[in-house]
Amino acid sequence: MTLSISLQWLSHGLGLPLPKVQTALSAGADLCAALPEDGPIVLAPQARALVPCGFAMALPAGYEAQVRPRSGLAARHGVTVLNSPGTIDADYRGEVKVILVNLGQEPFTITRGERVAQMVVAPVVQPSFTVVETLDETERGAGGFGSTGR
Ligand SMILES: O=c1ccn([C@H]2C[C@H](O)[C@@H](COP(=O)(O)OP(=O)(O)OP(=O)(O)O)O2)c(=O)[nH]1
Ligand SMILES: [Mg+2]
Repeated sequence: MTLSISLQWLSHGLGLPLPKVQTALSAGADLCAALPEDGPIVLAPQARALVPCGFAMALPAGYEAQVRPRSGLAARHGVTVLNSPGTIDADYRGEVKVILVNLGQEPFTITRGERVAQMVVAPVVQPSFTVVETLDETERGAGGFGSTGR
C-alpha cells in the first residue's frame, strides 16, 4: 500500500500544473520550471542555475521534502541537482527552487513547464546530541570508505 499525504500548496500564479506523480506507484512528484515563455535558461556545460518552481507549500511538522534529480536528464544530458537531495523544511514558506547543474558537454536549455526534478516527501527524525567519553564497539569500528574492499 502506498502512504499518501496532502500538502497545502500555494501557487505563484504562473499557470503551471501541480507537481505530479506520473504513475500510480511513483515515489516522486515532478517539479516544473516556472520560467516565462520567452525566458528559457541556457545552462552552459559546468554552469548551474536556481530554477523557480512557481509555488510554495506547507509540509506538516515531522516531514521534509527531498528535491532529487530526474534520471533521464542525468543519463541523457548530464543535468542533475547540484545539492542532491535538496531539503525542503517543514517550516519553509518561500518558493520551492531547484539547483540544476549541467555536467554534460553540451549547453542544455530549460524551458517553461519542463520537468526538471522530482520531489519526495519523507518523515523526519530530528537529532539531539548527548556528549559521551566513548562509543560502543562494533564489528566495523572506524572502517569505512572502502574498508570492506571493492
Ligand atoms: O533544493 C532546495 C533546497 C532548499 N530549498 C529551500 C527550502 C529549504 O527549507 C530552504 C533552506 O534549505 P537548506 O537548509 O538546504 O539551505 P541553507 O543553505 O542551510 O539555508 P538556510 O540557512 O536558510 O537553512 O531552502 C529549496 O527550495 N530547494
Ligand atoms: Mg539550512
